[in-house]
Amino acid sequence: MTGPMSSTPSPLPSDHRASLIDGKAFATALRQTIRQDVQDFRARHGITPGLAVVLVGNDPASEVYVRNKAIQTHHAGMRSFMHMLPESTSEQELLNLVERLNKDPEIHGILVQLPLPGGLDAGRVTNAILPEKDVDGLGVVNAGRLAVNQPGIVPCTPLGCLMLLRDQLGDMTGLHAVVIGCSNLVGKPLALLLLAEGCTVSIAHIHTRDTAALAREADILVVATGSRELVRGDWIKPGATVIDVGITRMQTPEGKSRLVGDVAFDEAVKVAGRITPVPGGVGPMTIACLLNNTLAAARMQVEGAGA
Ligand SMILES: Nc1nc(=O)c2c([nH]1)NC[C@@H]1CN(c3ccc(C(=O)N[C@@H](CCC(=O)O)C(=O)O)cc3)C=[N+]21
Repeated sequence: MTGPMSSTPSPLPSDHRASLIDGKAFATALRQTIRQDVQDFRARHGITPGLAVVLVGNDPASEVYVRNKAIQTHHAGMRSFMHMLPESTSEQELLNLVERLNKDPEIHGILVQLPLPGGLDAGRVTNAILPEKDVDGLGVVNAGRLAVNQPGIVPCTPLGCLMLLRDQLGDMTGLHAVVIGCSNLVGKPLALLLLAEGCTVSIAHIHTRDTAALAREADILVVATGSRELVRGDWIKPGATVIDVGITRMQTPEGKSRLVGDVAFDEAVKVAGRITPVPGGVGPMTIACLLNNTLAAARMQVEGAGA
């Protein structure tokens, strides 16, 4: 074989530009809907949904995210409870806090910001959260429910990606979706969601032999590796829908900071049919879906299963 595109000329005009999937606008609209639903919920039950966010240590990036989550939680009309713990916190202290939050009737959702400092077992802490308050959907109960198509709490980033794809494509039955990256946080749950949509799903990971060739088969290409600009223009089937989950902060030569994704955007935009930008794509959807999950958790706890 010669180069990937040498034998089949692209069917796209030379000045083709993918349309941008505006996650920021979608998230803003979703947060508006949630805000209204929160008001209705309060009117019916006299209860305000509450979200507890736990941050251990002082990673500056995590502090920004956590503060952002608190602000948006307030904007949506929900209560936010922040717990900032020192780096030196022991696993037992953290588990004790989770236990208190589990029992607190004012708190409907609990999120422990990841990654945790060394020495703290993220799995153990995540699984200590009651499944009905696990708004990240990362505990084994919610992960298992997703795997067997039972209703449960779906992790925020995969849910955000799914909402964008449904909005863009509608029925996805029979489409080939390729997910690059297979973390428990994003890749794996998203592959399960796409499977439930009727997609033929391939998952590429660190041991995959020819990820570029697999990617070129994708009608839907989702990239969640944390490896910046991994996916080049010639990895993309012309007209494909590309969802870029990666987000890496970079310094420009001028000393300014810039966010880049896992997809080489300037190349991809010439080939893809639609693509999420970074920033303004999946990131804002993640926080909106956290609010969505918190309201859903409150409904479930107050109104009962199936709410
Ligand atoms: N338990 C847990 N749950 C998480 O959901 C979780 C976590 N831990 N740890 C860290 C990651 C990261 N994350 C992001 C959320 C929003 C944006 C976001 O809004 N990004 C904006 C840009 C923000 C900026 O300018 O820095 C955008 O893409 O447009 C990004 C990343 C959630 N995370």
